[in-house]
Amino acid sequence: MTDNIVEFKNVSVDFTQDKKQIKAVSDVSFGIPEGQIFGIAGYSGAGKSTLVRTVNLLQKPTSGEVDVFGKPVYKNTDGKVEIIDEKQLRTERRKIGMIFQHYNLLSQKTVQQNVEFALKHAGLKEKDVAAKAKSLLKDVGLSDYTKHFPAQLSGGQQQRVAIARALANDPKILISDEATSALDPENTNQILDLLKDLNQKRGLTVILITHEMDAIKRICDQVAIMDAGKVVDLGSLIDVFVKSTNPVTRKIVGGDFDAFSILKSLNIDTKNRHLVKLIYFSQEISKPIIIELYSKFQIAASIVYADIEKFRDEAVGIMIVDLNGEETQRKQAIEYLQNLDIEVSELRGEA
Ligand SMILES: Nc1ncnc2c1ncn2[C@@H]1O[C@H](COP(=O)(O)OP(=O)(O)OP(=O)(O)O)[C@@H](O)[C@H]1O
Repeated sequence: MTDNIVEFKNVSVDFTQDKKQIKAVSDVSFGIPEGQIFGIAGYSGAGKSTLVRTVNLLQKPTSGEVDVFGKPVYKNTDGKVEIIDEKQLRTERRKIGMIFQHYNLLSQKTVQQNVEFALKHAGLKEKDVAAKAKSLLKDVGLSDYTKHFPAQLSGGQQQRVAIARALANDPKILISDEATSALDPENTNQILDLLKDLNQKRGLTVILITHEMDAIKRICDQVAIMDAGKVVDLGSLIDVFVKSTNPVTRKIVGGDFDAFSILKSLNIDTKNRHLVKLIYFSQEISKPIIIELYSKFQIAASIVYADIEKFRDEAVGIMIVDLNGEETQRKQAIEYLQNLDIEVSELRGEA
């Protein structure tokens, strides 16, 4: 048994265009745990949408298998990918909601009617349809806008309607494909916070496809980085954004935690110095470590570089310091820092 709500197993998707073969997704295997907000990030054309479209049956893989809700939706039999029990899958598909960059609302219908439209096949009585749409619109903060038409709403509000509509059939998974890409930073953050709220209150698993790293950093539990059809990195935000040394990841996630390139950009050489990189988390941020290194070990630490970033609710600091003092004292200082749960790595070599 697995707790993964989605499992990709050696999934590849090829397209043929102008007689040329495009490997949009290439041998991808990983799982998305139930109840998480899982980010899939990468440049445009990396294969993010194509991969995720296999989850809700919009794209059949060329090879490999995909399990959703613990059951295969595509199965590889004798080298042929088959859709399993199509009728049942239609029902399963309703448990997957989707929002896009373009809200695709019906312009002639009110906000309330747009949501009611998605409840057409839910088997509810008319008055229950109206009540459910109203309650969904309340959940997305649009109680005062039920009678408005889409054109009377801001982009952020229209995306909220799209979210209410996507939730109409009580999905267990919500796929957000670049849903905030057309919004300004304030509306982007509001929509992301709404997704986080829905994730927490409803236990909704959210798959967030985006090229915006700030979106990932704000709400995701885990992130997969895709490049040229492959998953090149996967893990917690700290693993990927802070600790990964994968050159493709570093390029995509930005925010340079790679000490040597920081030093290079600052024209600082590492010869004849005792440089260490410190990575520390919220609980250590207010500790006066530089003063303590001096008072306890007579190590004069000069700060070469310092930065602080926020990942979800966790602040992460990075500092590169030059430890000036006796070798024995330096070793003790490093041990002392490690005991504080600060990650210490000594930097050797030239910048
Ligand atoms: N239906 C299709 N026919 C031919 N090629 C396609 C098709 N859909 C996607 N592709 C190609 O597959 C590759 C991956 O596209 P995909 O849309 O999955 O990338 P993406 O990472 O989601 O980027 P974007 O954010 O730009 O959509 C691209 O080269 C794209 O041109």
